[in-house]
Amino acid sequence: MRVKIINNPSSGRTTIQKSLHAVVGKLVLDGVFKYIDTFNTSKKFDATNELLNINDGDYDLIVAVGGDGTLNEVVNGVMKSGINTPVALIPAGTVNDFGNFLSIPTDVEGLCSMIKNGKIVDVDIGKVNDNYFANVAAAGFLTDVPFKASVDAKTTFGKFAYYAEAVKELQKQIFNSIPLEFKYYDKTLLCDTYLFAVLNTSSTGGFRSFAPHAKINDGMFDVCIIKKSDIIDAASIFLKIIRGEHINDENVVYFQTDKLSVNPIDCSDIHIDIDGEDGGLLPVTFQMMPKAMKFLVPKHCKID
Ligand SMILES: Nc1ncnc2c1ncn2[C@@H]1O[C@H](COP(=O)(O)OP(=O)(O)OP(=O)(O)O)[C@@H](O)[C@H]1O
Repeated sequence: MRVKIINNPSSGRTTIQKSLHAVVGKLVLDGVFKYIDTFNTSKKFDATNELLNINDGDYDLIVAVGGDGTLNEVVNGVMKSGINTPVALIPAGTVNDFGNFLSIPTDVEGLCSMIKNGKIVDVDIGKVNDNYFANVAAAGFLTDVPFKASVDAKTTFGKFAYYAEAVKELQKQIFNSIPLEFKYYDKTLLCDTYLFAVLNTSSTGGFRSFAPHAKINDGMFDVCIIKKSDIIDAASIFLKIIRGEHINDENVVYFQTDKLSVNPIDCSDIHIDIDGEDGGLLPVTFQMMPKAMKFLVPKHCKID
């Protein structure tokens, strides 16, 4: 197997990166990896730019080592270069929503077994304006925490860096809502919005049931809008999110669509978070790209 490894040496607490040589060494000794080309990222967009130079047939597998942000860059590289090469994710990030959703192991044995005996599945990829995402795009209450927490803080404190940033932002954002227009098919919704998320998997920010009906290969986004409500109702919604019960709440709108546009009404400078990174400002247009990429996942992963 000819392999391109894209490694973000700074993602997460850098623990998995330290075992990367063990994974690669074992796969070389087992005769699985015959040719390896490793690229270490040093800044934003490095992973995407590196993949823009490769063609179909250059490699049998792209291995992405990093968190959701690194995966996002790899997804953009693959989609923009138009290649069909499968991607294996080694989840080395702080939260790893996408890796958790695909049941990707984080230990040496599990990763070697996935690469040797795993299966390749076709997964949907979201398009947002001219870029792509694997997992989630979101805006509103605390959705900027992932990209406000510094790389150094995440490396040192892991998930606690996010909690610390969330506590800092909480007081500033607690009563903030954004008037937004959501358009899909022939429907228009006007919502005073605490937050909205457009998901390809069920998981965001470590909440595994944020979009409990999401499937990664159904050609649909799951959209969850949390509307402005009084503080007691809002707190109860956030508690329900932990159990995936928020979608039946009267202040939550939940639907599936393959196209969506989100426009701010009388407000500006609303940033959107895309796979944990700053994705620029609203307005945005979403388009689902059904089964647009191939991923290598463990045999036991419940996706076919
Ligand atoms: N060598 C590097 N040093 C610092 N930042 C880097 C480096 N290489 C890439 N980056 C940037 O790191 C960010 C992505 O980090 P990534 O998402 O992989 O890890 P994380 O933020 O710890 O994990 P998660 O997204 O799961 O919370 C991107 O903005 C990327 O461009």
